[in-house]
Amino acid sequence: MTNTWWELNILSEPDLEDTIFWRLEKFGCRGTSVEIKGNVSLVKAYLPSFKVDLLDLSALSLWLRQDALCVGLPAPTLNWGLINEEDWSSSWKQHWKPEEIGDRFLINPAWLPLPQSSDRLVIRLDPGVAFGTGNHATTQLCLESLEMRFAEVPQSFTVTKEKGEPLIIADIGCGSGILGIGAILLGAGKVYAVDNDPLAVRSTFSNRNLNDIRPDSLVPLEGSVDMIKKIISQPVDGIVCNILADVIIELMPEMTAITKSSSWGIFSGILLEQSKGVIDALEQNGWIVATLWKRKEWCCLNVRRR
Ligand SMILES: C[S@@+](CC[C@H](N)C(=O)[O-])C[C@H]1O[C@@H](n2cnc3c(N)ncnc32)[C@H](O)[C@@H]1O
Repeated sequence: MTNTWWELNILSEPDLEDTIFWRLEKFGCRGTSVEIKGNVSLVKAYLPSFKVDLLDLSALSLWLRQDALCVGLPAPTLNWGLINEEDWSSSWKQHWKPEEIGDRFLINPAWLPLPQSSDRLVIRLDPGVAFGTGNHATTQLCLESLEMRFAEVPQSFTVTKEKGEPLIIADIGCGSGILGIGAILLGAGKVYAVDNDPLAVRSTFSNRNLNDIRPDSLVPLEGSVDMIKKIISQPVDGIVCNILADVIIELMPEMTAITKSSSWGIFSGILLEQSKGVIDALEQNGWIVATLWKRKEWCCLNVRRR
């Protein structure tokens, strides 16, 4: 039997895009894309039909209206329809193009040829239904933060620590695996990538293969920080975590517990107005915020242990 999906079409003012993406992510949507049509944005998002019913979609419509009212913008219009899986993958894939991120990365959809020549680190991706195409500001901020983090010390120190051991990173909420793959390409020795969505873990596995990364370098696991805690024999050197603010706050004590006094962290998926709450939680758990980077309505915190 063919799997069916809800296709959601949301027409809104461009200024409302980020709020809509945030709401859709919270609602559990996947494979979001945006097109500008004249002076309106058309946001498309997809959800497996078994996950929500019509009542849930009506509630989503209400939330979208309330979100718009809160920021004084006209309410967006939401329409939905059922499509089958083949239609979903072909319609979504048409919108996704290669994209340069920061100074070092190029994200290349897996079904498109690789560039003839590029001095960038190419991440080949087929996220499937997982989040993490590189389109979203929160992912971009993480990749750029990783780039900066790895540029801070000579390459020989990033690949190997003082004792000649590989640099170990935890990617919490790995989605497509984009950040873990980026970290490996930049020189990390090992990445533990966890996600509580089994489809995201499957996507990280297949993207690891697409990028010819050794299985022992990028280790995808279903679950959350507790899974990493179970598997590691020593604390991690860095954490990258692009999940929503409330989840980051909730996971903070556990994330801190898998680090050591010299570890660093990159926390994204935080709306600007939520940054204070995350910074407070970080400070209470013994972290210092070094920089706060903003893009659109989002921010990313680059932190280190106190
Ligand atoms: C915004 S996506 C980030 C994906 C990718 N890392 C990126 O930067 O594009 C957040 C991911 O976190 C996962 N997630 C949400 N809550 C989680 C939790 N408590 N533990 C682990 N993963 C979680 C979601 O399933 C989703 O794949």
